[in-house]
Amino acid sequence: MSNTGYDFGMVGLGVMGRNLLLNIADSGYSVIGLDKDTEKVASLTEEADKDHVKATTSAEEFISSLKSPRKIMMLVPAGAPVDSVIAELTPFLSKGDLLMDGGNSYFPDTNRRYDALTEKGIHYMGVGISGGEEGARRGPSIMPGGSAASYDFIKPILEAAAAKVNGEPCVTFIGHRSAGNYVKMVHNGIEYALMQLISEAYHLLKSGAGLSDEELKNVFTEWNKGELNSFLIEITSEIFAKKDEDGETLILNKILDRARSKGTGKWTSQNAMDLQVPAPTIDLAVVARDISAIKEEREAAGEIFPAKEYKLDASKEEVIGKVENALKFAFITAYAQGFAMIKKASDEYNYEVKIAEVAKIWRGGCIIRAAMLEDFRKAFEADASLKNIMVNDDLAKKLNAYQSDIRDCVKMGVDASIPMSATMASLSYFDLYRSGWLPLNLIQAQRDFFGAHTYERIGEEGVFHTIWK
Ligand SMILES: NC(=O)C1=CN([C@@H]2O[C@H](COP(=O)(O)OP(=O)(O)OC[C@H]3O[C@@H](n4cnc5c(N)ncnc54)[C@H](OP(=O)(O)O)[C@@H]3O)[C@@H](O)[C@H]2O)C=CC1
Ligand SMILES: O=C(CO)[C@H](O)[C@H](O)COP(=O)(O)O
Repeated sequence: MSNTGYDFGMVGLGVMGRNLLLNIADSGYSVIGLDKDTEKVASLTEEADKDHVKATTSAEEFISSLKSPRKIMMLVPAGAPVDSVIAELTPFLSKGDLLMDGGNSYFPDTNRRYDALTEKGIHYMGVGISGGEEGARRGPSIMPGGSAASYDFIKPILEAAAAKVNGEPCVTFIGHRSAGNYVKMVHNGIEYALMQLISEAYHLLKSGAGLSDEELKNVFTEWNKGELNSFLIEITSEIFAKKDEDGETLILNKILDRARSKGTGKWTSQNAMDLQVPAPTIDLAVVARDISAIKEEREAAGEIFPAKEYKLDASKEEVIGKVENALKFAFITAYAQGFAMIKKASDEYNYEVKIAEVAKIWRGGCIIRAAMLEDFRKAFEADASLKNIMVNDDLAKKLNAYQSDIRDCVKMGVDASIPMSATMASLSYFDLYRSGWLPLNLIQAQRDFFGAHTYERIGEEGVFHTIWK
């Protein structure tokens, strides 16, 4: 075992890898990066302090330059590139080395890789990282999963690199095997939901209430000073101020309304269905991106079904106040869906996630950081068995206070032909969840009618079947 060499190695020197490596180097660790791209290698070598930051295109040099046991992270695109890096490095790795995947890998892939490498005596971790380029450089939220022993081995480096809230690092051991990638996937599902909710608020304010770009900027800036304080509201206010090179047109108004995605939102929705945990706001956020992609079809349909002219029967100030409360309500429901998924997944997949810790490390560094995460942390801290944050006393008071405004916003959207799909889904989720009685007795009767699927009766033991005709 050698004590000389670099403390930490990064494979993939793109947006995330390069910045996280420099962040780790800032804390005094010696680091080495590996990338196939000679330009990326040259640019890192140029920028960094040569004494303790190095980059190479040679896997052999990379491996032999690291202190043993080695600590390596991959930040390459999810999917085949991760398997390819693992295949390339594994022959050179020794028992006790740690290999981490910091990308947005699909959690079943992480389980497969974890099992294969654990069998070889190599520690493997799926480490969710959020914060984008700036977060990676200055302090992201980090969600490591794998084994507690592996985490202890890398903890000082991850704690040094992570964002800090009240002096506490936004990193914790999330849970076993693929727990880190799972929680990051749900983080992204919530990210999709919040972004879609904000976009719908923008649509209602712009097309319904007629707010100018300047007014939109001011509204979002004000919102960010209150309960909605969050990274996504903050960047939205900045987007409403960013002019193109001509100094006149907002860049936003030049961007095509066709949203792309890399898959984490879809995986969240798919897994929610698998676990039978309702996540309709996330589902509708995915649906909205998918529908946005078929722009030509939308334009053709718009000719057949033109939106009717409609003037909202409320002042701008009134609409702004209602939309703000609708967003607060819908944000809570979006996080509620994500947390409910993590709780169920933790049981189902034996992750042993400490849910209050997840809320805690999402308070800083990540894309979904928001002031209200402290409320969620407190709710789970007070009661780790809490099934849904919506029924926590303090959050229930807020939902009760805002529910008439979200209903009004949905009505305004319906009247003005403005699609408020994720907002509606949030309200429906709430209404379904708070309904002690739902009309699904009728579905049971129909199932039994056409398929003899049987049904249960109120206050009676057993299952029943009726000859309906
Ligand atoms: N960008 C973001 O905001 C965030 C991204 N992520 C996740 O982090 C991961 C990395 O993303 P990001 O940094 O944006 O991606 P980039 O495409 O910017 O960087 C990936 C880098 O990996 C390199 N690479 C690919 N295959 C190999 C290989 N076999 N060996 C060595 N290097 C390789 C690429 O080189 P080359 O270009 O030459 O192929 C590139 O430099 C992804 O899983 C992403 O989803 C997570 C959080 C935020
Ligand atoms: O992980 C992230 C932030 O936390 C990425 O920015 C995310 O990959 C963006 O996803 P998509 O491209 O699907 O919108």
